[in-house]
Amino acid sequence: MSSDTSAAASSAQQPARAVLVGVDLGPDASFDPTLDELALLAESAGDEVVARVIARRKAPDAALFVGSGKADEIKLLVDMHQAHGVIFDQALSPAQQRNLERHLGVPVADRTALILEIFAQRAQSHEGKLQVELARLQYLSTRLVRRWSHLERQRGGIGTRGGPGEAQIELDRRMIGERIKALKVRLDKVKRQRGTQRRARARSGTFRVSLVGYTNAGKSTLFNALVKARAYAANQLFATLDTTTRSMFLEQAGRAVSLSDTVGFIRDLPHKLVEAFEATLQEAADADLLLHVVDAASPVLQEQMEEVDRVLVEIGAADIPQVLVYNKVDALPESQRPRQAVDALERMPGVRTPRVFASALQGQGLDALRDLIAQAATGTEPADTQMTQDAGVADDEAPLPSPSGPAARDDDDSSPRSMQA
Ligand SMILES: Nc1nc2c(ncn2[C@@H]2O[C@H](COP(=O)(O)OP(=O)(O)OP(=O)(O)O)[C@@H](O)[C@H]2O)c(=O)[nH]1
Ligand SMILES: [Mg+2]
Repeated sequence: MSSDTSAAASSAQQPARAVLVGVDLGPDASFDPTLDELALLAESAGDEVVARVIARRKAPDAALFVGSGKADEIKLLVDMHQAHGVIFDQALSPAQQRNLERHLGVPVADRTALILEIFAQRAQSHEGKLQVELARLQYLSTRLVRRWSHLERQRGGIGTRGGPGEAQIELDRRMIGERIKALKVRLDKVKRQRGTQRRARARSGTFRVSLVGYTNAGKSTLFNALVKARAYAANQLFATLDTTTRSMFLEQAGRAVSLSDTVGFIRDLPHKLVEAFEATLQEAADADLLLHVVDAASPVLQEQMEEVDRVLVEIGAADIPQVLVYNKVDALPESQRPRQAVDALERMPGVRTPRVFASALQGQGLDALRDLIAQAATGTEPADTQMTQDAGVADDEAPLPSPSGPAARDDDDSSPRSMQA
């Protein structure tokens, strides 16, 4: 970070130059060798990625996370690009972060800090802001209190006193502890209010549908297409933070259902963040039907789906019926595009999950999706004829998605064709 913090702070629009670091800790650890997701996170936070560094180790170094040779290499890149900071793809201990900052001479953030920063930038509603503040304070309370912004670009708040003394840190810690308590009380109240609203909706018999999925899968785009609304959709991670609910009339069912757009999930989502966002996530947990939106064109589709499933378990939503929406089929190479709109997967023994191939952007598969929602809302079973709808996305000769292809899962129990039998 340049020593001229006032200049950096006064031009909040100007991106901070960041060096990204990922450490490959062997086959068991979840590791993204491209660092693409971290780069997208950094860009979503307003940073400019100037270099990416990959290190390989059996275990993280206790002091620096990377070896000292690698740390020197990172320092060289920081100097060369005049970077403002370094962002690690993995969680750093407070001590590692401190040591690295001393070694590199610039602020060092980890993935969690980066995600928290994005959430802080995005929070719009009162509730969203409370949730973000709670998550940040919980993260900060375990570290030396030194900054708010992940790359120290903001001024004010607790963060920017240069090198606080131990007494100051103690004071900050105590204040933070009290603030956390106060926030939890206020969020509890929000939670109770939401609970009351939900019970009222449940009494009114409204069938509740919730969009869930990995961040950037296209939930908001699909939400907009389905309810003809204009929720904020963008090629950013965590574009949506607040839950939006709209009523959607289904001709097929002759009734309206409520549809909610929710915050996206991400790999290694800090547990504390999930906890802080409980009130928002509860909306998904109380739904009658989940539309699990996946980016069918993502090379890491499988991992993303598993991550979403993990969070659903964590918030107690694992047993809610799901429809898988394989979105962005328009972005698949011609040869991998599915030929029909709907099939079903046996994701758990004995449970067939309907799957819709869709393009929220181009409006494909939406009718099939509405049909499935209507069936769920009226408690009717999908008829075989409805399972063979033409997706209109590929000609008859196009091959079906292969189990190894991006639009299929390994546990795909049947080829989509068998549904037509
Ligand atoms: N090619 C293609 N792009 C899509 C489609 N649906 C959404 N996108 C793009 O994917 C990006 C993310 O879309 P969003 O709707 O914001 O995704 P989201 O899941 O709401 O993301 P978060 O709110 O950030 O979690 C945007 O750039 C969309 O234009 C689709 O069907 N095809
Ligand atoms: Mg969104």
